[in-house]
Amino acid sequence: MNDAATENDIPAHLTASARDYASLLKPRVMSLSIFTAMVGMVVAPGPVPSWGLAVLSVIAIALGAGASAALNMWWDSDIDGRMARTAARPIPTGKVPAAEAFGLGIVLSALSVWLLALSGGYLAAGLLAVTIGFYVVVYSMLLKRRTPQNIVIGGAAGALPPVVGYAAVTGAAPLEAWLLFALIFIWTPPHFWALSLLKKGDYEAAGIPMLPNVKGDAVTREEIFRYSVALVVLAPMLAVAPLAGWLYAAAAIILGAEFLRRAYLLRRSPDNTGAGGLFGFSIFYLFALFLVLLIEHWAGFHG
Ligand code: HEM
Ligand SMILES: CC(C)=CCC/C(C)=C/CC/C(C)=C/COP(=O)(O)OP(=O)(O)O
Repeated sequence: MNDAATENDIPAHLTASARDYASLLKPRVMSLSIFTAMVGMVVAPGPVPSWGLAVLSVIAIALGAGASAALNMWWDSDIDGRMARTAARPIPTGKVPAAEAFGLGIVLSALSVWLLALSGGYLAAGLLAVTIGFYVVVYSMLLKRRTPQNIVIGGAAGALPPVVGYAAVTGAAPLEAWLLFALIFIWTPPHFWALSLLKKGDYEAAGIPMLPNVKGDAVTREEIFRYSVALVVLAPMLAVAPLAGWLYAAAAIILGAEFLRRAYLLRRSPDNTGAGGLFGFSIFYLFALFLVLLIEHWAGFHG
């Protein structure tokens, strides 16, 4: 019996592996969101009330992030099947039935919010529910197929996890938690539009009105540059709040200079050279800034 014959004889949905179900949770993308939520927990003032509860809260947030991804894949399975980048996902390939992804997303969403209510309180649980709802309903269902501002407004979902983390250990969401929100909110357009310049053909094929498809590459490069300027100005300013110190400020200035250099070169590049590099650097940038916040707090620079 050869492998090809086996694959052809068995319906796709019966060959789904644990890996296919796991990929519904978009673990790679969500790992950075979970990390920002953890940092939100650590930078919150005062000692972490209970490490056991903190670990449960991280698990709850990770479950919620995965749940929202499964619901996004359920809703978007038609367009995912038309884009080269996403065509191999488990619903378009028929490995996981859409109804199963929906069920998994709903069950995990409810479980995550319930668990976070127990470990981190009602405010954190409410914010997690809003985050999931924003990504699935506001971004995926209402905005993604309608307006090139989809990721600007919908990006609020990706910016909320540190506020959820902060609320999980303090029971509050004061202004300084929203500074972390603002950082990710302003970071999202350069992060995503850099990639969208390279994936314009995909979005064309799927009929999604991403910025380069609607307004063209030059406008997109200009918008990336503008948001990058706003980002590198805003990022060091977080150091005025008690949650960040001089090490963070130095990192924000150095990393910001490189971010701006890349965005400037891309702006001047008619063939979008440097878009892939800026996309990759955006991920490193956000990870590094949050890592520095973590180090500052663990090294005892803050109370
Ligand atoms: C509306 C907001 C956002 C959009 C539209 C967006 C879109 C994307 C897309 C299309 C990819 C490529 C994924 C793939 O290869 O299949 C990606 C990658 C990634 N995104 Fe975002 N993103 C957003 C916000 C965020 C946020 C808030 C974070 C974390 C804080 C994040 C972290 C990542 C990471 C870590 C990757 C790389 C994943 C990998 O290495 O495979 N993104 N993003
Ligand atoms: C705690 C919690 C609930 C966290 C959620 C964080 C969150 C909403 C991240 C959204 C980022 C993301 C994966 C966008 C992808 O856009 P897309 O869906 O258009 O990308 P695709 O084309 O790859 O599907």
